[in-house]
Amino acid sequence: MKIGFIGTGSMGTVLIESFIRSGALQPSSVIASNRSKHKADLLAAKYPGLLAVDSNRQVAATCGTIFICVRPLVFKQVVDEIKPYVTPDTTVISITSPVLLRHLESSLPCKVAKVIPSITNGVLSGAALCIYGERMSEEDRGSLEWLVGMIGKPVRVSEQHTRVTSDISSCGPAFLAYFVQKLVDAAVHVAGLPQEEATRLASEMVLGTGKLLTAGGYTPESLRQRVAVPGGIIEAGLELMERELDTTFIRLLEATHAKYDEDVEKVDQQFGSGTHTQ
Ligand SMILES: NC(=O)C1=CN([C@@H]2O[C@H](COP(=O)(O)OP(=O)(O)OC[C@H]3O[C@@H](n4cnc5c(N)ncnc54)[C@H](OP(=O)(O)O)[C@@H]3O)[C@@H](O)[C@H]2O)C=CC1
Ligand SMILES: O=C(O)[C@@H]1CCC=N1
Repeated sequence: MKIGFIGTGSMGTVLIESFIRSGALQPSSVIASNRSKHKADLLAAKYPGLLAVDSNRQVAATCGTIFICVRPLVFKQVVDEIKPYVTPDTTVISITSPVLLRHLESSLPCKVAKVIPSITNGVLSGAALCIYGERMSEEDRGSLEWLVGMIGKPVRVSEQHTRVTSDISSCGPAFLAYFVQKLVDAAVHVAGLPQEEATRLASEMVLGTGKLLTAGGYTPESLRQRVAVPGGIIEAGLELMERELDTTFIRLLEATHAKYDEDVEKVDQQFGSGTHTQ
């Protein structure tokens, strides 16, 4: 069965390349379209057998499973384009959270799901959030999770929790990278450590900490307690973070939720669905 990708920007490309690199898909199973076709052509040149086509309609007419990898406000246009070409057996997958299942189910006569990937899937790691529409049978869900499981950990979430789970798994890499960048800048500023050395150390630290929190049997709290000796240096640093950052993360998630609400409202208007309820 052919798998289609509409939109080969940053995430569409990560998905295609990861599926191919992991062995989940042969290039000859992949058909891709992109508004500026040269991006899809680049993938076709890099992966002989992969077919770059001129229109989204061609993807829809040929593929049983279609990942739509465009920005939220472009979905309506893409959905209208592909609608005449999908059948009840087709599965259409959105990779963006503000396009709700009900937008897709009310507009397309096929199975729909959302898979919210993460840049970490580019190194076959991290979670991929799976949210299913009612037309997806348990078998359909299992097949999709097999595919997604080749590039990350499929995690089923309710649509109601899509935003907050995506804040952690998809936005989290950017937030953590910001923390690393600030730590590196401080090391350069306070002690004159070469930036490259500080970056290498900080990156190894993040990798090791991730392992401790997954395979290493630690929770964030137990890890913190394990390394922060009472009255010691780490505790002095943690006390400052507690004072300075206490409400920062709540405000961070409030900011992402506010932007999400704005996007859902715009998508609602495009799909003519009235006020959103998620
Ligand atoms: N960035 C991330 O880490 C994550 C992103 N997402 C979601 O992925 C989606 C895409 O994000 P991202 O890849 O970063 O964005 P990009 O802007 O990099 O990619 C979007 C792509 O869609 C193409 N496009 C636009 N309109 C159409 C159209 N009508 N038909 C076909 N292709 C079209 C664009 O083409 P053109 O080259 O002409 O601009 C572009 O290549 C977003 O909805 C985002 O929410 C989900 C999880 C993580
Ligand atoms: O749609 C989403 O939730 C993702 C997370 C980061 C950007 N878009």
